[in-house]
Amino acid sequence: MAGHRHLPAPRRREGVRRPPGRRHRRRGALPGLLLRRHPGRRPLPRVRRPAAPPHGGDVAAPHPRPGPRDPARPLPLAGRPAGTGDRAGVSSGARARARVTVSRMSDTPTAPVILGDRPGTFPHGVLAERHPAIIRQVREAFPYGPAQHRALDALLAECTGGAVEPLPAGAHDRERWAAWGMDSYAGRSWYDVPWLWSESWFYRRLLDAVGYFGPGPWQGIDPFRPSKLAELDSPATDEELAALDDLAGRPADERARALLHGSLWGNRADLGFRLSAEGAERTAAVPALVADDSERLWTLLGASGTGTLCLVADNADRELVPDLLLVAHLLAHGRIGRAVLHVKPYPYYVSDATTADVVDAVRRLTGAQGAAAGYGRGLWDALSDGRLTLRAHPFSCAPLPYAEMPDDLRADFAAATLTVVKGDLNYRRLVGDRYWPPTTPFAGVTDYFPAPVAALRTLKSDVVTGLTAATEAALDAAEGRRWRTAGTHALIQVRT
Ligand SMILES: O=P(O)(O)OC[C@@]1(O)O[C@H](CO)[C@@H](O)[C@@H]1O
Repeated sequence: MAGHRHLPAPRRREGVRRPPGRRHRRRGALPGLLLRRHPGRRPLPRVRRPAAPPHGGDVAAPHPRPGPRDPARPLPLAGRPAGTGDRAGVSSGARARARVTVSRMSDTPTAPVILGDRPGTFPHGVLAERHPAIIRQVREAFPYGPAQHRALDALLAECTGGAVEPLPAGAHDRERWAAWGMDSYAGRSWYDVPWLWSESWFYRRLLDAVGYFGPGPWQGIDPFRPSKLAELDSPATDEELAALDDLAGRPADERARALLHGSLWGNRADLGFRLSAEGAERTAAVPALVADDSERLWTLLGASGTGTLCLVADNADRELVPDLLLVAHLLAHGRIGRAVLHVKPYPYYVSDATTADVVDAVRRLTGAQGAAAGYGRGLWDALSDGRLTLRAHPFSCAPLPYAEMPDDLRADFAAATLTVVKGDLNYRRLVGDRYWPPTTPFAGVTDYFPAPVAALRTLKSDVVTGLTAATEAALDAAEGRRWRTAGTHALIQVRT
């Protein structure tokens, strides 16, 4: 884990590197997956940007270590039952894990945990506006009965104005959520607990309200499936898949780089994000990479053909499809011997990928015309012969940072040549959901991770690390705080 302290040098002029642009795509050099249907989005209309420094004070000011009242640390650990093991998706050695996290990160000063308690901040807007909008969307997606409507009403009241109510004694995952901090947060306002926690709690409770966990006729019915399918079946997806034909004649390395960027920018296709950004498809902000360690990533994915790639997936559909294309390419061209795709065990953050979404995506590819079908067949074969495996670990939906991952998941990542962590939420969990000064070294905040790790993410929340001072200054000067949350910028960061 040495040698990862280097961060990218300031970019030309304003310090921001631009991704491959339209000129190349018109020549057919890059797939439409990259940018064609992912124009910039304007700021979320109903989520106001913080005019003042967010919760926890000025991120540019000295950032104290969390004290006893830091809401993210003592509470989730306190009350975690001894011996709650990997079965529950929590570490069997919570105390040991905490020790490791603190000692390995001891040279990285910490920063305030993000809460949703300040009106006018992005997290507050998600709790107060995005979650009610999601409830409305889910209500309209299915002809639910009176029981579900009543439960959704109750959830709406609770998540906007009420307190955290613990799961009932009979809930199948009560023990797990207790270990994840539920009992400690019970009775507190949703706005006063870590934002990462209250968001995950929202999706757990939403699924409960629509009967997803059953028993009953709605058991296992994904409330987000209609919007996911619409996205997968959209003409935009057709167009993106057709662009693979243009790529077919290019050298393998060039294709690999194009597919990496397709996977990166595919992260803009986040249905929850779009719920708050209506009309954003029509705007044309210029996307840009704020950090780019891709050369280091390619060094890790050498030509031995024996390595294992763990890919921690984020959204389904127009993000998952390019993720799968990248995996298919790496397997087919001997850059890796195996891939493990981590998906969510249940619907989450509107469009996060589950096993069912992987099946839909692979079938979409095998049923497509041209080069896309070849990728689909390659994936199907890889799933069949075990070169590509799926993992739906409970911790993938945990309201905690990856620093608190359980031992079996840690072992998975430790065995990988490289773990690629996709998307904004996974980034928040990877580095810790805190108001880090953007120049905080990425290597420092990911030092606990048991093997090389890469983040591919468009910026959709306040959390960011690993930027140069010049890049941060250039972005602030050009856009204020907008660049942090608008989804118009992206990063590729690697810690070896
Ligand atoms: O993880 P993803 O799909 O890239 O983004 C998730 C997201 O839309 O949800 C959070 C707010 O609810 C933010 O972190 C981010 O904007």
